[in-house]
Amino acid sequence: MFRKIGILGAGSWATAIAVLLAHKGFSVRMWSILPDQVDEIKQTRENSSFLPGVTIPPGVEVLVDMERTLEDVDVVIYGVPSHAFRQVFRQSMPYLPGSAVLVNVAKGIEEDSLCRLSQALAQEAGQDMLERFVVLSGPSHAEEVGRLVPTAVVASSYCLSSAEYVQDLFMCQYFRVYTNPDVTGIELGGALKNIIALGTGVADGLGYGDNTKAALMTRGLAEISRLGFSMGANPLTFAGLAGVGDLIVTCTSMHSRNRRAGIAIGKGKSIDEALAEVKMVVEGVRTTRAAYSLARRYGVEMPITEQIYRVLEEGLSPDIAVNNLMTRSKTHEMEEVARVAGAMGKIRFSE
Ligand SMILES: NC(=O)C1=CN([C@@H]2O[C@H](COP(=O)(O)OP(=O)(O)OC[C@H]3O[C@@H](n4cnc5c(N)ncnc54)[C@H](O)[C@@H]3O)[C@@H](O)[C@H]2O)C=CC1
Ligand SMILES: O=C(CO)COP(=O)(O)O
Repeated sequence: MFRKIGILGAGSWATAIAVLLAHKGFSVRMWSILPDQVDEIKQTRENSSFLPGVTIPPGVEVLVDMERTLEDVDVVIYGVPSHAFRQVFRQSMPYLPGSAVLVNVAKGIEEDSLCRLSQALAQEAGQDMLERFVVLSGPSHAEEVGRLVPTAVVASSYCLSSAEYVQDLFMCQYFRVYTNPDVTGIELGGALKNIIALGTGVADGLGYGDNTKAALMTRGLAEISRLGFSMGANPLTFAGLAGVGDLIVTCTSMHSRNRRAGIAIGKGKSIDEALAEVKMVVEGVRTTRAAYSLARRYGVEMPITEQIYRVLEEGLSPDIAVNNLMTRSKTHEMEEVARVAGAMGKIRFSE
C-alpha cells in the first residue's frame, strides 16, 4: 500500500533510509535543521557531507519546515543522534498525525536521565504512545544500505501490529526485517555496542591484532548482556541482529564512526581531535558515560566499559587500560550464562 513518510534528520542514516523508502515507491519528506543542506540536496540530489556518492531520487522531498514535513504522513522516522532525540520529538509533537506510526533509528541512551529513547518518548507523550512506537536497529551501515547491499535488521515494538507494519514498510530485496518484542534489549544492544566499537578501535590504533579484537567483542557482549539482563532485557536478544550482529559490524567495519574514533584515540589523538576527524556523530562517547552510570545503578560489573570511560573521561592512557583488563583477577566464563539462562523466553508481544 502507498505510504507517506516524514523523516526527521538528514544525516547519513536518515538519507539512506529516505532513498530506500523512495525506491519502494513511497512519498518521502526529509527534514533538515540546516537550510544549506536542503539547498544542496535540492540542487545536486546528493547529501555530499553525510552520504556522498548516493543519488537521492525525486521521490524524496527535502525541507526545513517540520510542520510541512509531517503533514498527513502515515509514518514519522526519527533519524537524529540520540542526544537530540527528545528535543526533536518534543518539537514534532504538535504536528504528529493522530495515527502515525513512530519509528526511532538512533542508537543511544540519554546521558543525564539514563533513559532509553522509548522511555524518553513515553515521558514526553505518555505510555499509550508506545503502542505505535517502533525501534529499528541492527547491523546497517548507511554507506552499504545506500548502495543496496543485502542487510538484515530488527523492528521492535511492544505492539506486534506496529512492529509488523514497520517490517512491511522497509522490507525489500536488499533489506530484510525481523520483529522482536524485546524493546529494552533491542535499544540496549544498539546503544552499548558502540562502546565496544570504540574499544576495538583503540586496540586497532594501538596495533594489537585479531585476538584482542575477538576478546573485546566476546567479553563486551558478556557485559552488554549482563547489564541488559539486569535492566529487564531478554538475554537471547543479544545473540540476535541488534546484539552480536551490530557488534560485529561496528567493531570490524571502517564505516563505523565509533571504531574510527577509537582508532584515532589508540594512535594518540585526543578525544576532541578524534571526534573532529570523524565529523559525524560518535554515539559511543556519550553512551559510555550513560552505561558507566547504569552499571553502578544496577550493580553490574562492566570492566571494558569502565576502562573506556577512564580513557575518555580521565585521560587514562589506552595501553594502561588494556593492561588493567588483562590483569584483572581471574574469573569463570560460564557463571553468568547460567545466571541468565532462566530468563529465556520471558518477554513477549502485548497482543
Ligand atoms: N550512519 C549509520 O550507518 C547508522 C546510524 N545509526 C544511528 O542513527 C543516528 C543518526 O546517525 P547518523 O545518521 O550516522 O548521524 P550523522 O552525523 O550522519 O547525522 C546527524 C544528523 O542529525 C542532525 N542533527 C544533529 N543534531 C540535531 C538537532 N538537535 N536537531 C536537528 N537535527 C540535528 C545533523 O544536522 C545531521 O543531519 C545515530 O544514533 C546512529 O547511531 C543507526 C544505524 C546506522
Ligand atoms: O550502528 C551502526 C551500524 O549498524 C553505525 O555505527 P557507527 O555509528 O559506529 O558508524
